[in-house]
Amino acid sequence: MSKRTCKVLRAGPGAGMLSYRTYPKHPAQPRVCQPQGLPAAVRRGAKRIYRLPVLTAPFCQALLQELEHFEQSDMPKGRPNTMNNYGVLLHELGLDEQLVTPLRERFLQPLTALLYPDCGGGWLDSHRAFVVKYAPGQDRELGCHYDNAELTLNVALGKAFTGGALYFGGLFQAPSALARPLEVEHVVGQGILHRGGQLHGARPLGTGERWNLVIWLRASAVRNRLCPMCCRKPDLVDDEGFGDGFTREEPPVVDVCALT
Ligand SMILES: O=C(O)CCC(=O)C(=O)O
Ligand SMILES: [Fe+2]
Repeated sequence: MSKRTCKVLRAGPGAGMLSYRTYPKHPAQPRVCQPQGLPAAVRRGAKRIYRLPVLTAPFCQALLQELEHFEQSDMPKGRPNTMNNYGVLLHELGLDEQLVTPLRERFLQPLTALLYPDCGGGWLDSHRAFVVKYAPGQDRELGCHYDNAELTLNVALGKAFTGGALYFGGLFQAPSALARPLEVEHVVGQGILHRGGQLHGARPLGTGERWNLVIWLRASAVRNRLCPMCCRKPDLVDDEGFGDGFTREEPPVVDVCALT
């Protein structure tokens, strides 16, 4: 099964680049999310945003060094997404298969299967992973948006900075989705897990530099039915790598016994 991109998201060069939609864009489409199999206290968190330890501080430092080497090199570089101008795509560093896939399969999926069974948490089969960078004279904040992902993990890597907190509203389809947003501070090595359809953004950076690893987690079983960005049945075109995480079942090849 090869990976595919929904045609409506491919309006420009660079497949997978049009992965953001800013709010508001789509008709209301309320959905009820009721995860089962977890203690009631965990289920009650209305916004269903979780903080979890992901990377050690020394690993974050080593990764930052590697990212800076890459940034300073003259290797060809793509933009992490259509809203962030600065950062690195992890597959360009060769870290997708070595780092992100095992992280998704072994560490995240057992958790997301319990926390978000209604959002494909048990069926993650691809991702788009990148690091976003905020610094004086570069990007400083990120507008409110939702992700081209069923679920998103956002891990703070450092460095030293002030400001830049994340804020979260409700699902983008909800009428009052941005009422009373929840502010979440960054802690190096810790990840924030949230639903991709949840409105969020980043407050302006005060001082210093902020680098965060963002993994858009995708479940083809969910998005093949309904594209999370255009909210329609996806109209697919072939793409490279994971594409935008859609798949198309190839018609089965049936062996027949030729008797004639
Ligand atoms: O600035 C951040 O850490 C948030 C990034 C984000 O929301 C995204 O890339 O989808
Ligand atoms: Fe995002």
